[in-house]
Amino acid sequence: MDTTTVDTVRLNAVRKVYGKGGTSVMALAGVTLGFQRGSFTAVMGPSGSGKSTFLQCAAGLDRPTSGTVLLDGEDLAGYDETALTKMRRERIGFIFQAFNLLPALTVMQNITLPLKLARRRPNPARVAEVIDRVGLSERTGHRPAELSGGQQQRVAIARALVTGPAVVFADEPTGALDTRTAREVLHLMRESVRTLGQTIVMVTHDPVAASYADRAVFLADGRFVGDMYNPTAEVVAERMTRLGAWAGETQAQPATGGVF
Ligand SMILES: Nc1ncnc2c1ncn2[C@@H]1O[C@H](COP(=O)(O)OP(=O)(O)OP(=O)(O)O)[C@@H](O)[C@H]1O
Repeated sequence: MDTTTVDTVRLNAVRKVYGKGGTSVMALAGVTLGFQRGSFTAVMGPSGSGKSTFLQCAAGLDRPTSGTVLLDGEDLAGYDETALTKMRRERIGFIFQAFNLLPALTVMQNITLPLKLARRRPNPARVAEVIDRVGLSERTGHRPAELSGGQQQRVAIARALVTGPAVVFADEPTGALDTRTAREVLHLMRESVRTLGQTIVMVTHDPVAASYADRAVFLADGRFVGDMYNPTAEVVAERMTRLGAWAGETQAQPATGGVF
């Protein structure tokens, strides 16, 4: 298949209903969205709009109630659980808010773990390049507890990139970091898109984080309600405000005046 013309990730009319009967919740109400190779997309929306559910379905961690999810043009519905696990290990990278590193393993062992799980022999040059790219060459023997939060997230980024995945899904990757460290992490993600052609889909609440992406897509009540290219923090914040994202919140208002 000619993958240059196919979205790396595509959702067609994806619905996800949790539960049954009167207590059921429609978390996604028919989302159709595509993500091109080498693009960096921020997925945004108010709390409860379906962002996490979207990510779970797009990454093959959960199955839609109806609709299709395609990775490089291949329908994930055709995969059984074993094939899905294999697909995630080999073709998807994950970055989480809480880093999710294994505390007993060194930086090097954490970074190369996905290769081990996929039974792939690490390519030393590729591993060294990824470690160098995230600025951790001096720290490969350390354990996560000996690193700062920003350094731990950089380990997680290297771990996500090391297999050369089709797509990296990031879930609030800067949620646990201070402003300056968050900026460094976002810059690193941006660079991996620019220099490696990595495709990244990032769920975030933060308009400043979204401003590092090429495109912001907005969800509300489980629906795709619009997108914007080359988003700025101000315009994203305004859009989020119109979607009612910060209604009732006292401290989560983004400080868009202090854009990095
Ligand atoms: N496992 C589940 N069982 C039942 N309902 C669920 C489940 N997971 C999510 N939901 C519901 O689905 C809707 C969408 O939730 P989701 O977590 O995807 O939203 P979100 O945009 O990621 O929210 P937040 O920004 O607060 O993390 C919400 O109404 C939520 O309560």
